[in-house]
Amino acid sequence: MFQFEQARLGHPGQAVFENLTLHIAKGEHVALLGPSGSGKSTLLAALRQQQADRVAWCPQDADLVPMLSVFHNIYMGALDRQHSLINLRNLIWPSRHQKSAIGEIAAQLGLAEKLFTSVDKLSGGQAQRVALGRAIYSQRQVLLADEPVSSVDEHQGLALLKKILGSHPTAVIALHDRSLALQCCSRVIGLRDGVIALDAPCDSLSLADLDALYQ
Ligand SMILES: Nc1ncnc2c1ncn2[C@@H]1O[C@H](COP(=O)(O)OP(=O)(O)OP(=O)(O)O)[C@@H](O)[C@H]1O
Repeated sequence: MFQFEQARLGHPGQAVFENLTLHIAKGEHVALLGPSGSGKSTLLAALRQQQADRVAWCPQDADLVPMLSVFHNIYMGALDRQHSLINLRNLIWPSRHQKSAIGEIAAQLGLAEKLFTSVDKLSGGQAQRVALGRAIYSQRQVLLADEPVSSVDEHQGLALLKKILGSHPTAVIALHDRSLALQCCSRVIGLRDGVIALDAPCDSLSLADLDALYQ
């Protein structure tokens, strides 16, 4: 599904990965771990470029439109499924069907009461859940998410991650919480200073193995 062979990845004027070889197969749920600045977001962006049409994208800043409601922000996950005139109509006068489909996702994420509240009136954790709702509604095969549950408590984070992984057969998720990574994913890729310092199935790893990445 994703493949890099001795790739050089980074930003204009700054290479983050000088020589990256990495394969990610369909059906894998990968946790990307590593200290701040190790290259997780850079790698996610490069993965997105490889499969732009198949990816549900959940960036760190959630990328929501603050003045628009939860309903509208979730709806925008699937603009490409309809003609733009139908989208325009649904955004102005949501149909009963759209309200029900998106309302159901919002309810699963604990946002039923906020369906027509604008995102700028939500907490950070609620906004993160809207971004996850948009990813679920997009019905894309692959989820790429950057710290998607960093603003919710650990218990809620576990439930949300399980839900979102349940709706995406393949996923790569940058996480800071090592315990969540081991509980929810099938493989850990650990980054350190732009190289892969660890790449192993979750069931072969302990929290102590992951701690070593940060020392
Ligand atoms: N837009 C940019 N232009 C230039 N350099 C960048 C840009 N974004 C990130 N970098 C640099 O690339 C390196 C990797 O950053 P990246 O954001 O991928 O790390 P990260 O592991 O996701 O960090 P964090 O956990 O803090 O989000 C860092 O040295 C950072 O300063």
